[in-house]
Amino acid sequence: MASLSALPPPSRPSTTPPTASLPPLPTARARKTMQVPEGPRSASPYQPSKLRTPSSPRPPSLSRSPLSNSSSTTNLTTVRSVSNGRTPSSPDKALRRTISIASFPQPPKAASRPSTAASTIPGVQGPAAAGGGGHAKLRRRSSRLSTGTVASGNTGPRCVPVAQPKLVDGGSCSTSVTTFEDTEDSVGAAKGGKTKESKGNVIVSVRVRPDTSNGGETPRNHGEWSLDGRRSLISHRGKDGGDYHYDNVFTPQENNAKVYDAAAKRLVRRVMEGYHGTVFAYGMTGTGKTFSMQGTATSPGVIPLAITDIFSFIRETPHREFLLRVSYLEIYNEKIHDLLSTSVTNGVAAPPQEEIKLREDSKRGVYATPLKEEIVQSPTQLLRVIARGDHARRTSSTQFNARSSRSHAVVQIVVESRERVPPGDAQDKRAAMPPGGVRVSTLSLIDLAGSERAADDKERRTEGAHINKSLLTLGNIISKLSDSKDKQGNPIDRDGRHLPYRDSKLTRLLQPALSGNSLVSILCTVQLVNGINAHSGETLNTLKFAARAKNSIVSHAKKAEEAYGSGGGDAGSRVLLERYRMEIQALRGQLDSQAKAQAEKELKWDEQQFEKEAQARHEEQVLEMQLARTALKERIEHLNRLILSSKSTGVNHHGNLSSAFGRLSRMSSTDAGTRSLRSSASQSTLGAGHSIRPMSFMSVNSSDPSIPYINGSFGNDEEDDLGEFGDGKASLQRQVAALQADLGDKNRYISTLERRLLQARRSSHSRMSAGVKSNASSPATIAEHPDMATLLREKDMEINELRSQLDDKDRMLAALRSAARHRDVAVVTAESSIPELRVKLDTTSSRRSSTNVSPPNESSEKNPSPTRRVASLRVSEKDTDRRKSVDDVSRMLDEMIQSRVESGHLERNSVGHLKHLSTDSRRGSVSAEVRALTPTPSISVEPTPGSPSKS
Ligand SMILES: Nc1ncnc2c1ncn2[C@@H]1O[C@H](COP(=O)(O)OP(=O)(O)OP(=O)(O)O)[C@@H](O)[C@H]1O
Repeated sequence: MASLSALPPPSRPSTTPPTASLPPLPTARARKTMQVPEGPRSASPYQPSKLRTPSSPRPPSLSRSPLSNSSSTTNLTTVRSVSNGRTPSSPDKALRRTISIASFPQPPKAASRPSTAASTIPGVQGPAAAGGGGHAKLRRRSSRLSTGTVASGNTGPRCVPVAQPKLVDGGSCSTSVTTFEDTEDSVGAAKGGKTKESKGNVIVSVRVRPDTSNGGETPRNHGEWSLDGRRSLISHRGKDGGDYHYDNVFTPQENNAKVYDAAAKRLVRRVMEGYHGTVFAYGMTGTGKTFSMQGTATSPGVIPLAITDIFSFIRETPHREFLLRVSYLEIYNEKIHDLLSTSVTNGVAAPPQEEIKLREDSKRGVYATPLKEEIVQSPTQLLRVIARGDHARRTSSTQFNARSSRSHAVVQIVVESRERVPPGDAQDKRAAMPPGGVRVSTLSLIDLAGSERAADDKERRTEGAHINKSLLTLGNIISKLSDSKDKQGNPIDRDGRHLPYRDSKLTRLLQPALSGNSLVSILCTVQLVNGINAHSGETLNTLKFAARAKNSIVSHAKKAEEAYGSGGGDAGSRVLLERYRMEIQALRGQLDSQAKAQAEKELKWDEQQFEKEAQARHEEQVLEMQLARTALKERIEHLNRLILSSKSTGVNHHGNLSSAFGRLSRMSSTDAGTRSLRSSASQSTLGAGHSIRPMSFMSVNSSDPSIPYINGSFGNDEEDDLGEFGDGKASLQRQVAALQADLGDKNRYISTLERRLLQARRSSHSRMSAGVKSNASSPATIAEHPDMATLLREKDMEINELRSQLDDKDRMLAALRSAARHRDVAVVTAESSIPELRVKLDTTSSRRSSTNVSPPNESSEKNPSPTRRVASLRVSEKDTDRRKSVDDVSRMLDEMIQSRVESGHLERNSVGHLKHLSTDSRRGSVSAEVRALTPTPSISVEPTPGSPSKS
């Protein structure tokens, strides 16, 4: 294999097909422009003066001659204009008419071929030649002559057949005859007076490239060569001279569009209809094969024009759907390389990853594998893919071509098509399956490497040897081709031998085309140079090859069968259109089921969300109920406690009052009439909606028989409550304990309320966020929930009130403690002064008994005994202590109330009652409480003798 690094970089423009935008379909005007560099037609010696211009009307006599190619091209030129949308009226119709099968360059009728004798005279364009009658005779004759010659396989000078028709079955004429199985066309052809055989499946054309040796000017004559493009005739007057007739002979003045129209256009169309087709360029190096196949940016060749037509056909065929895939390979030194898989860096192709092998199966025939195939959807995309392959193709400088193709390059475009379901017919588009199967056809566009003489360079020599060998094999096979097949259906030569397709990769790959399964168009390129030189021999060889191909290749091309399902038909599982359709169906099904599943999921999710919300609401409600229950329980407990507290502190089990203010009560109860008693300022504050009210405010009527009043005390328990010293210390302690318990209750209740508030806030927050999530445009706010807002406000107020009550309690507690302390001090002081008092009393009594003796009763009445006096003194001392204690408490309470009044919490009205500044109805109870606490005239405290009474 050649060293790739040694290959020169691309230098010629023709090797780079247009990749930018799709070349527009050539029009008549455009073609004229493109012909300018090729010189005027009239200037050519090979252009007979009577050749009509493309615009001139064609003589009817010429309409069926081989020269009808040019008229066909003219028509096609018009078609391109139409397809470009320049003809407003029924373009489709016009297009279909003009590019119908009749417009395809027809092979010369056997009867219309000019006589060899006439055409061998160079430059002579006699009536016989023009008329075609003589030509027909020649063809017949030649065919007869050629039969033995071709069979001999001799490619030497003796084998100089003109384009001979081949005799088949009893002498009927068969050139590269057509056996199209196209009834439409057959009918059309019959109408046009053409026989079925007149339609060629094999087109052989020869293109003469301009001679650039004399400064680019086309010489007026080619010496021993004469050229008649109109009659598709090349004549050589040399030793091995003769006339060579082909389906088309393109003069140097004819451009690529003309070549395409005449040699390939119809074939491409037939491929789109379902036939296999092969176009290949054959010729000596540097004669214009690549130029013809690829063209240039200004003059696109067969490949880009075919691509244009492929997509035009797709556009014009709305009742079918198409899928195109393309592959590009080269045969270099008898090895196959995938040009689409080869990456090129800095002009150097990377070494091939995997060797491509040729395989054969009954359905696909011969094919290369593994070969990359790219699916293309537009002409531009297809051109780009091919340009990429061109870039990877091996080229090198040779003696005759600065950038010679050193490999055979094969572009394969696989066309899959099937009937499209009319949109209206399908009830359910997804379920609708097109009526027919998929038809798969292949268009092979082959640019062969040029045959050449031995080169000096070793590498070129190796390449040349491979190239020449494969071309020789191709020539041999073509020369041996016959219509015969063995029992297995394999083609055999006329001697019954198998054809040596396997002798080269090229012939193996071309086997389906050469053995009659494909439409074939062979474009042979030559360069006519004056004088006997190397070119002449090569040119003659090329012309002979073309002549043999014309005579030998018999095509029975049939429309490819339609494949049904992914496993049947021609390409079997390779039918992508079918596979894709099935895949699309499967994916649609998946999509549907997924959409369903998604919808179900969403529904479930919604339900779950709803359930969750309901659950949350339920939990909230349960919590609220629990809180309410707790609050109620606490209230009940509290009430119970208060009742117990009243029993223990104010009322004994006999119903007597005792407790914290028992002392006060006792002192009050010493007076007749109704006395107001103040117990602890316990209040029931349970529940948000519960009004604060004094719970332990009682009026105790001392005359109530149910309250036994004995010796100024409340019942027997009183003494117990008064403690060890009967001084009320224990009672105060119990009061303190009760207040502390009350305080604890309150604290618990506050914490419960706070907890509840917190939960309420949390739940409202979560509801808000849920509202925001579900409806971002109108987020829920607390303001939108007046109940919640009101509840929150109430809770806040309640908490504030409870706090203020707590403050009050604290103060009361402090006052009571302080009172207890004072009382203790007073008791201690009183007790310490009693012995002195006793001494005093004793002294006085002894003094009295010695100086003044009175009658016993009276004296005992008027002057009680010292013991009695001491006893009464003790009682009065006790009373004094108690009064002092009560005074202390009253004083403390006064101070407390005063401080609250000063701090603005309370207001004293005209009658001396106090009330909270708040007008809230619930504060009324507080006001009442305060009133109860205030030493007003309603609370009559027995003034201590000698001390000012409190008001
Ligand atoms: N009909 C033509 N009109 C103008 N220039 C042409 C024509 N044919 C060929 N040429 C020019 O001749 C040169 C060689 O042509 P090309 O490379 O196509 O030859 P080839 O047959 O492909 O050679 P090889 O077999 O070595 O690859 C190119 O520069 C090309 O532009």
